[in-house]
Amino acid sequence: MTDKTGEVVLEVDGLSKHFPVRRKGRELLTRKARSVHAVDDVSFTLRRGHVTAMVGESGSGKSTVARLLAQLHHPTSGEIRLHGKRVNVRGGRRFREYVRQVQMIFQDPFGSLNPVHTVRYHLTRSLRIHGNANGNLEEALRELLTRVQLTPPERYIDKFPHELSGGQRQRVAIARALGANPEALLADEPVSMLDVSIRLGVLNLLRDLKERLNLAILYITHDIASARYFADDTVVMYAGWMVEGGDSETVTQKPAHPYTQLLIDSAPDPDRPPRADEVGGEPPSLIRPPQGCRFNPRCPHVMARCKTELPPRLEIGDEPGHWAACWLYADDVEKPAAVGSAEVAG
Ligand SMILES: Nc1ncnc2c1ncn2[C@@H]1O[C@H](COP(=O)(O)OP(=O)(O)OP(=O)(O)O)[C@@H](O)[C@H]1O
Repeated sequence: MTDKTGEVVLEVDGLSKHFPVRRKGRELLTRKARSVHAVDDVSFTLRRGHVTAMVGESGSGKSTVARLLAQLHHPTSGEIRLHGKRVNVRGGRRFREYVRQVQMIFQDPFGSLNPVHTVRYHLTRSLRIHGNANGNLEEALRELLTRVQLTPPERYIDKFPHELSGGQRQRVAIARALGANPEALLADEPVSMLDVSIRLGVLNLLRDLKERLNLAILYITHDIASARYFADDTVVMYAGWMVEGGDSETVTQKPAHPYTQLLIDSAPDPDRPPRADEVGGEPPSLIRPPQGCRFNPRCPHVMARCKTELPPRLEIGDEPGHWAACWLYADDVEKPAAVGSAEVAG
């Protein structure tokens, strides 16, 4: 790794995205416009040589964050800075540089590769679009395939997507992203559509690329166990909000926010008995999200304040950088026993 490891590549600051809801029936007669609060006030950083996992259940806003970072959506508010510089003009030089440096890998490698084109076409196009095909093209193509461990390259270069397995297709999608010579990868559930037996291989490849190319990686997943294995830092999303963050070992082994505890408890583990304060219920409507903490209708530790005031990020215990947006960690609150014993076995 170079000495730039740890350098901030992307800063996300107070990012929100609200999608307008189409009015129907009687709503057409009113002026009131409603919207889905998909992402609200999300802030985090991506650093060189680091994987940051964003964990949360379906609908918590993870993909919307990735799409905002990939410039596929325009934010409602907040900003994204690449090396400290904001991108505000679409199509300008700075925007083109941003979309080269920040590459996205989608969940479905079948959908993201064009079935009528070969691996050669996909990779050549990426190299050309991003101005990286100036030297020996054949050599550059071989190098890309070797980087994603599709070797020998000549076995794969002229194949069509349907001639490859799911794992091989995802490796081609990763090679295509690398063709841009990026600094950051946004990996949105990159292994969830792959066979369980090959998931680890693809995650190990991403980790290897992080180390060899000093990439900043955002790893989006609903599987908190994989975050512990694969990511340096983890942030947890609930109903469009970030509720907890810190280094992955701490967040997964000593979860502080009641929602993170729920996520860990609901991951299948036959050896672990159910907790006494097991949480039920469903995520809230994002059109009319609950006041105060969005988790309050499901929280076993809910207090009056949680229903009216939004909790700020509060530091937890001795682990530097570990925080939870939860009133339980305010100085003036006596902690319930279940929160104090949040440490997870294993
Ligand atoms: N283009 C859109 N228009 C309207 N609502 C949207 C749009 N995209 C996402 N949403 C809504 O925003 C919320 C967050 O969706 P998002 O896909 O970001 O969640 P997610 O955590 O990635 O879920 P999943 O894991 O199922 O993809 C959901 O309620 C979703 O229905």
